[in-house]
This record gives sequence, structure tokens and C-alpha cells, in this order.
Amino acid sequence: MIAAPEPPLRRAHDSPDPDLALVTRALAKRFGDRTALAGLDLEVPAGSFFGVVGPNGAGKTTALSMATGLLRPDHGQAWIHGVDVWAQPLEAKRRVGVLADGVRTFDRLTGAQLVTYAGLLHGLDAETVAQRTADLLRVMDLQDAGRKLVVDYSAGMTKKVNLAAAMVHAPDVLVLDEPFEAVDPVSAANIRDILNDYVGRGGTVIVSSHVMDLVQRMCTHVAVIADGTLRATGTVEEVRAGRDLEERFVDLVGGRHTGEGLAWL
Ligand SMILES: Nc1ncnc2c1ncn2[C@@H]1O[C@H](COP(=O)(O)OP(=O)(O)OP(=O)(O)O)[C@@H](O)[C@H]1O
Repeated sequence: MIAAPEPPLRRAHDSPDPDLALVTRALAKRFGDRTALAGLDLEVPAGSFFGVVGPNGAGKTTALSMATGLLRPDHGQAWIHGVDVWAQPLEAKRRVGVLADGVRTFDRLTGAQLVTYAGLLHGLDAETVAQRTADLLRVMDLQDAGRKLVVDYSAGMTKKVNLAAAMVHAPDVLVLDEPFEAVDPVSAANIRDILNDYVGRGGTVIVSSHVMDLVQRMCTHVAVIADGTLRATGTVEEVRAGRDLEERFVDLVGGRHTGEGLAWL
């Protein structure tokens, strides 16, 4: 009798290389009849400072929310260091810190309480949380504001305290949606230093931003998303191909208008 052939081994291609900080495959989402993301394949190398850029409504927030467990995808998968974000949410969330855009925070807490709460939710002991909260509020220039309610914070201060809350559990990957929006230039420079140090120590930062100049100066890698699809990805040098990133961005996404049509202005 001829033995039945062995069933093919289940290939390891199902789970990606854990050395990659973030991988998404065919990540897709519709809202009603509007396709917000049409099957995104992204690979973010560990230790990179990765910019996600695209016009308004391109799908950046949708992509980052699905990649970090905040929004359930219609299709596709996401992995943080090889951990399936939707199959192993607790393990994935341990490894990632998220600054979401436009999500309400617990603003009836003081800044110090908010960061402390985030640390305790991640299972850190009280002493570690107290030490890290003090360190984070200091580097964010929020020491005095730490005693004020977050609801009374400015937009920039809210951004900074939410960033502190995203970092308190010392994640391997930080995913930051528009981290510099509404933040003053001195605070932005301080945050850039903190993020650069974090990357220097082996962490990975993924930021979405509209500010091409900032992405060109700050990031090692970039992905350009438009109309829910990936238009280009690679190192910043590869994507900008010897030109200004802003020029390349406009080429890739189109949509430049002249001032025609506003003759009355
Ligand atoms: N909760 C929602 N309900 C309905 N439509 C949504 C929702 N969230 C996003 N969309 C739509 O999905 C598309 C992508 O939105 P998304 O917020 O991901 O874009 P973005 O690239 O982050 O934009 P921006 O740069 O303006 O923040 C847009 O057309 C948006 O209107």
C-alpha cells in the first residue's frame, strides 16, 4: 500500500518575523460605503523611527488604530513583534504604547493620577509607577500641572500627559498619532529628544504626521498612504529619491490645485 502523502507543514509565514516591530497584512476597513483602508501591508523594522504620512482622510488613524488593537479590522492582521494584536491582545498591549488621536481621556483625573492609573493598569507596582510618573512629568515639563485636572489642560499639555501615559510601562514600540500637533516648539523639541533617546536604546517609534519637514528630519523610515492604499514605503532616503520629501509626497498623492476659482478673493 502506498502511504498517503504527509499533509504539508503549516508554514511559519502565518506569523511574521518577531524582529519586525509592526507588521500588517491586508488590513482593511470600511465605514458604510466608504473604504477607509483597502488592504494595508506594512513592515516596520525594530529600532526605526517610522513616519506614516498622507493627506487628510487617507486612512492613517484607521490603520494605526487597527494595528494597535483600538479598532477591529474588517480583514487582515497585525502583529507587534510577532504577537498577533487581535488574537493575543494582552501580550500585544504590554509591548506597545499608544497615543491615540481624538480619543477621550480620563480628564477628571489630575495629570499625575492619569499617568499613575495607566501604570497600575499595566500591572506595575506602586513604587515603580510613582518613580516613573515623577520622571515622565518632569521631562514633559508638567511637574506643576501634574496636580491640575486634565480637563483644564491646554491641547498641547493634554497631548504630553497622554504621551507620558503611553510610555509609563516602558513598551518596545510607541505608536503616536500626531504627537506634535498643538505642542509648543520647546516641548516638541524636548519630546523629539525623548523619542530619539528611546530609539537609541532600541525602541521603535511610529508617528503619523502632516509635517513633512519634521518627518524628513526625524524619521529613518516612512510610509505614504493615500485613499486607503500604500503609495510608497522604505527608508526616508529611498522614498524621497533625492528630492524633498514634501515634493515627493505631492507627486505620490496628487491633489495640488492652483488658486484658480477664487477670483473674488
Ligand atoms: N468612525 C468613523 N465613521 C465613519 N467614517 C470614518 C470613521 N473614522 C474614519 N472614517 C473615514 O475613514 C477615512 C479615513 O479616516 P482616517 O481618520 O483614518 O484618516 P487620516 O489619514 O487619519 O486623516 P487626518 O489626517 O485628517 O487625521 C475618512 O474618509 C474618514 O471620514
